[in-house]
Amino acid sequence: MELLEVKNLKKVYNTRFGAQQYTALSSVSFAIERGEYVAIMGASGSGKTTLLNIIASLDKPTSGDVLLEGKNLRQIKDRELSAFRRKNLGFVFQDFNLLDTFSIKDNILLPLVLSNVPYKEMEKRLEPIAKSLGLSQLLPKYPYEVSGGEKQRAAVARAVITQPKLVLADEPTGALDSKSSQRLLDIFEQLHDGGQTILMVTHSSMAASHASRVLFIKDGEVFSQLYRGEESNREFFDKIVANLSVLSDGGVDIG
Ligand SMILES: Nc1ncnc2c1ncn2[C@@H]1O[C@H](COP(=O)(O)OP(=O)(O)OP(=O)(O)O)[C@@H](O)[C@H]1O
Repeated sequence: MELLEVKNLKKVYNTRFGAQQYTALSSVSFAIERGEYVAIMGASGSGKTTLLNIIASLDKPTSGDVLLEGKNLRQIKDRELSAFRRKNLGFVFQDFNLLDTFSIKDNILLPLVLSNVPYKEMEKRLEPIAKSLGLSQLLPKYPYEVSGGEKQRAAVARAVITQPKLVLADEPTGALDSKSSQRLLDIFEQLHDGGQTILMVTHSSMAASHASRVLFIKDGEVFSQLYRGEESNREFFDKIVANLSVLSDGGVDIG
């Protein structure tokens, strides 16, 4: 069974006062296997964040279904949704979403605190994660005392400390300089090598070239997809760039 199945997702937004409707997703279908690292690309406004929010159960589709390990998100009661998210999903956002009044350590531990995990177990999980993400020395600091790259690494630690089935990342390198972006992508690759399933929305061909598959969204649908196969990051990057130019040419391959 696939880890994630997205079936005929449609999302129509009603603008204020319901005067107009806007179809952000018309019919999106795809599946993700356990252990895959998938990037989603598409022009600004093509519905990538809408899609991620629905998969994250932060928003509801107009029609269509999302299944995680065969469980349809529609079956989950509203009051159980946040516990479901905490148990199954890890989130990494462009703007880090750390709490300013919490230390880096407390930010990372927060999802475990909310799930009533015993303190000893929290400490046990924190140590190897902090070490592998280069955060050990930064744990007592506060978000305003660390760099953007360090904040994002803390956000990754917070996302994976619950051992989620799926990590969802929305433009995780969007606010980072090139060196910090590279380090973050290396970390995602390490997580992927360790078996973590990752779904990442990105505008960056460089970021997408680290994934094992790239889905291209256009006009509210999956327009095409590329598998890495045996290609190097560089070869895959060139293919992604070529595919993006086909996408922006209106889908007509004139080559
Ligand atoms: N709450 C909303 N109400 C009405 N329209 C919305 C709402 N949220 C998003 N949209 C519209 O839906 C479309 C898709 O938005 P979405 O944020 O999913 O795109 P995106 O591909 O993530 O864009 P970007 O790459 O710029 O972040 C856009 O045209 C946007 O204006």
